[in-house]
Amino acid sequence: MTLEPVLTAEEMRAAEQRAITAGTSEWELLQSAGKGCAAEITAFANGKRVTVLCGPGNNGGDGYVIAEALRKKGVSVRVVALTEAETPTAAKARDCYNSDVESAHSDVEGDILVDCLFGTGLSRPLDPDAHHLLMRNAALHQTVVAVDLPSGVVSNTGEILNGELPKYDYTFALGSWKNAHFLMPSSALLGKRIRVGLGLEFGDVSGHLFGKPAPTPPDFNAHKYSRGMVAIVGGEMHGAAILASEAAMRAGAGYVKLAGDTEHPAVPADLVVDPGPLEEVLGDKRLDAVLIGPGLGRNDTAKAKLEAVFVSGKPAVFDADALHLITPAMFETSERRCHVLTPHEGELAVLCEAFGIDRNTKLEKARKLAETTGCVVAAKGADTIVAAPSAPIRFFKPASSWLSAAGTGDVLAGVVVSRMAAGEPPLEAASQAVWLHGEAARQLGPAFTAGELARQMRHALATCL
Ligand SMILES: NC(=O)C1=CN([C@@H]2O[C@H](COP(=O)(O)OP(=O)(O)OC[C@H]3O[C@@H](n4cnc5c(N)ncnc54)[C@H](OP(=O)(O)O)[C@@H]3O)[C@@H](O)[C@H]2O)[C@@H](O)CC1
Ligand SMILES: [K+]
Repeated sequence: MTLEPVLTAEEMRAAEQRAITAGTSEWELLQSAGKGCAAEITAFANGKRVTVLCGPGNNGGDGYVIAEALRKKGVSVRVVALTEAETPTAAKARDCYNSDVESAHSDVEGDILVDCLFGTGLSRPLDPDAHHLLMRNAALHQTVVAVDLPSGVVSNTGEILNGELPKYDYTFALGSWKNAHFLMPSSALLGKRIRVGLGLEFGDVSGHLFGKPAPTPPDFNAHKYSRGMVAIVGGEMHGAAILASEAAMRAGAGYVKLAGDTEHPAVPADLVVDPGPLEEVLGDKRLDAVLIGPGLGRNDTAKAKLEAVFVSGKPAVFDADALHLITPAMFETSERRCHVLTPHEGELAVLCEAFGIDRNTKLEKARKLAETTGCVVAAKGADTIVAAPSAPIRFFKPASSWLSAAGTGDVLAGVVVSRMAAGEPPLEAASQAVWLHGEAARQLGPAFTAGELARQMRHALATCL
């Protein structure tokens, strides 16, 4: 499993400061950043005309270094400056650019636009002149590149301050990934994400990009119980729990049991259905983890089943309807365990309301909910994140937009509980499940069903073994 740092703007500045204290100058960092970007641009700039838009800070400074490096390689470059360079390092880079700098009044036609107006130092929306400059010139170029971040995006939250921004073809993250590289709405703008390393040390950070997991295959002498036993609690609507079971059977657990009295024709022969009392199913000492929520319903029977899961003390995944029924009191009366909650945006809002959490962003809501409940929170969406108490937030590369289909959430919940039963701690189980879900979707291509996604899970798992 690989974890790459994902930083806030403050953490990035602190890392830069540590490097400066240790003897690397800001000028050297700017040179590495600019030359690193220029090397990436050179790969697709052959014979093309490049326009670099430079702002007043060090993001603009990167722009002058990029322009000079490209110019030296014989690439046709024009530089348009929004204003004078205002930091000493940007001003030095401006002085080292051995060609003309045009004023922001000129529209420039070209092939590749490099946006170096603002990066992590953006402190307010672009003023109308800067915004028009960016939008107009983006429309006049075929390829648009963001250096560090699209200008107008808030580094820590992914918020877009100006409503409309161009769609970028490439974004070069300088030194490290920032939150906005993986959070919506900015994540949808970025095009291909490329990290340009600057040799910085990061230490403890507030976020990680979760890469391909490395789950272990079953032991040589494994049996169905040692591989992990799952119970999936059925409810009013059978399809959702069956889908979750189909996914759980293909994500590592050795034994998946559907607890309920379903005789649905879609129940496969290899899924065990146990119509007995739920307390008995949950009381089985061999049972490793429980999923409740998909198709559960929200009536009194559903509430009683949810209470039974809490009372059982088994590690659990709470999804869908269960997230509407959970109350703080359930956590207080049951054994304190690290469970997993898998809310989408609406369910996250319901949980925050139930637990008295007042936060503005998805990231802060998920983090606070994890702290308050002691649970791992997989906050689903186009920018799924996983939060756990006292742990860095886990970010993920964006998954296929074809995942926006009914039932895919049930599949994810099934994979989480399967990974938990297979022995993964809740944070790892949730992170692996998000990754596997994205990989299965990638393999399937367009317009798959949730059932196909569930059945693809073993192929996604195979890529990690
Ligand atoms: N950290 C690192 O390790 C490295 C960082 N590097 C690069 O430096 C970038 C960060 O540089 P930075 O801090 O100078 O900020 P940047 O984004 O250029 O802008 C700040 C300036 O813009 C101004 N300003 C802000 N918003 C505005 C607005 N809407 N409209 C108008 N003005 C506005 C703001 O003024 P103020 O808010 O103070 O009024 C200030 O003058 C980073 O993204 C990366 O590209 C690499 O080169 C090397 C390694
Ligand atoms: K930029």
